[in-house]
Amino acid sequence: MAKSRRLATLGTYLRPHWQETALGIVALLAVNGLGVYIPLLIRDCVNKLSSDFNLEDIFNYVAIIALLSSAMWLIRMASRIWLFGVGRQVEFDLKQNIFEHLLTLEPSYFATNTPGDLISRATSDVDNIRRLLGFAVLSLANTSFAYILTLPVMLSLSWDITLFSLAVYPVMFLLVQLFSNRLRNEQQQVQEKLSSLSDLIQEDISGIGALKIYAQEENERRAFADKSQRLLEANLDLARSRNTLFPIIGGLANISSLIIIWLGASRLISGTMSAGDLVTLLIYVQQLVFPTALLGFTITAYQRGEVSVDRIEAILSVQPKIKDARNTENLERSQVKGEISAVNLTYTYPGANTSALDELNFTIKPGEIIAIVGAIGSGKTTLANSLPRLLDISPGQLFLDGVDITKLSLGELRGAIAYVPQESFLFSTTIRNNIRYGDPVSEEEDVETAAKQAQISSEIANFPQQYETVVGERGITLSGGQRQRTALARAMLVDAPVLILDDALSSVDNQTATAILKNLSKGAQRKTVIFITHQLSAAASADRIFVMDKGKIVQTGTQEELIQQSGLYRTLWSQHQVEELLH
Ligand SMILES: Nc1ncnc2c1ncn2[C@@H]1O[C@H](COP(=O)(O)OP(=O)(O)OP(=O)(O)O)[C@@H](O)[C@H]1O
Repeated sequence: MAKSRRLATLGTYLRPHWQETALGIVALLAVNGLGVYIPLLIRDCVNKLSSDFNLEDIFNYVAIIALLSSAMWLIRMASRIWLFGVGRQVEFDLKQNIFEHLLTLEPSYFATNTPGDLISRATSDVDNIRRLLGFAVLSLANTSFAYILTLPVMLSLSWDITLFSLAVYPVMFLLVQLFSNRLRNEQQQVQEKLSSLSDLIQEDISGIGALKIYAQEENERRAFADKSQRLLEANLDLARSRNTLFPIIGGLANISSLIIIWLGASRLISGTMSAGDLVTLLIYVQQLVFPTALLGFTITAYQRGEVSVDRIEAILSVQPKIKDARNTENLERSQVKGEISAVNLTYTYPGANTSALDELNFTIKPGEIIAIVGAIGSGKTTLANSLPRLLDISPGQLFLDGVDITKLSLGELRGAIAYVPQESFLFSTTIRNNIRYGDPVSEEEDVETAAKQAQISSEIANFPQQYETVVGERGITLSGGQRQRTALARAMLVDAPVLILDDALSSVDNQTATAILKNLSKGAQRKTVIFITHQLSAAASADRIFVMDKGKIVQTGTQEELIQQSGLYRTLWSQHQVEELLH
């Protein structure tokens, strides 16, 4: 991104908080104004001391200086609260924007962008921008005001002493910048070593069974000691740099004070400079130490922030490919009958040479149960994903109740379809919350009915806290079949007119799978069901079976019709019967 655009982007981050930013900057102006004025009062006080000493005058000076210093301290505190607060606000806004934006993107985006990378952008990059807009704005404004207001007064007191004494400050600035790069690299090294050590701990704890069985304790202990040693070295390097830099800054500041004393003393003796002027110059020179040093850190914070702006904008500028059409057609969920048809449905994954779906044509009647069978990689999941538009399907190819799915709003389309994917994902919460994920306010009895339909209710009754049992990473571990039926119950609860099961009963025995399918075909409110499966005996109970091969539907018909025909289905069925015999 060009520098000017990057600055404009930073400006857009700040815009909603311009009032606090402005207040913070004005406060810094006031602080620096007082920072120039208070030493002038001290100068008058010192000059008075050496001429006509009057205790009452001195007391007045001390009182005013104490008052102004307290005001300065309070205003500085307010400026920090405002400006650092702006950094925190921007951090909050960015995290929210990134998360909301990610939710609009299609699953294919997440196949190429790993969670680790996205998390690092949403945390450390956002953190860099927080520092840039909080700390960097503060120190840039502070340094500018400090120099703009102090320098003319110092020059008016003595231009040559000022120039000589400040001659070491550019060295201080360059040194801080140099060290700040070094500190940044060392900080990064510490971070890397720490995450490598954490990965080892995490892997060893997750794989504790394998570790014990293969008696690898000694090797793992050595690996841990090695990584721990590297972390220690990185931490020591960082501590060394930190502890070298700050004394050097102090030393340089003292050199400039010495220059003032050395040059000023002779003028004091000759009477060409007052003691007050000398003291004031000494105070000013000390006051400029921090702004100068901070400027060095600011430049590094800016460089780091620049890279982070690019990395964050790279996420925010991705336009969702799958989104609502400009003029969507209405299809009330309660009115959906569940007819699905495809006209020359073709889909090719980006970068693939062959089509995963190759000119499919079919019509599925409302309430029909269709089993889709076929070899591995024949396009079954691709077909399942195309219906709720998890893939970017071209217009005019797929229709729900005769309406082109690309003309429907995504909310209405997906609301009409319940989908149980191959990998059933459970959240780390209670089994009840997992089942009602699609309808979080559903009644208790609806959750239980859905569990019954999915043939999981009797097992839930045996869980330690029944429906309140926490499952997932922080709870009990469910078997593959239990996970699948919990995910099925989740889909049953939303009561959508179309239900897609993508190999969703593979860990469930054939009898239970057939019982679930039979359940689905009962009742007046029959759903249209697309049942993708490798379990041919369960598929046999479907109204019709679609047989897929290399992205095409090569056969359709009932079980009876298909076993009469020569073709792929008969081959698959014979294999299936041999497997059944062998079991
Ligand atoms: N994200 C992707 N990018 C590129 N190619 C893909 C992607 N997903 C699937 N494919 C390819 O598309 C083809 C169809 O895959 P699909 O997952 O639809 O098959 P399937 O019939 O569901 O297989 P299985 O029975 O193993 O689930 C395969 O050749 C697969 O390698």
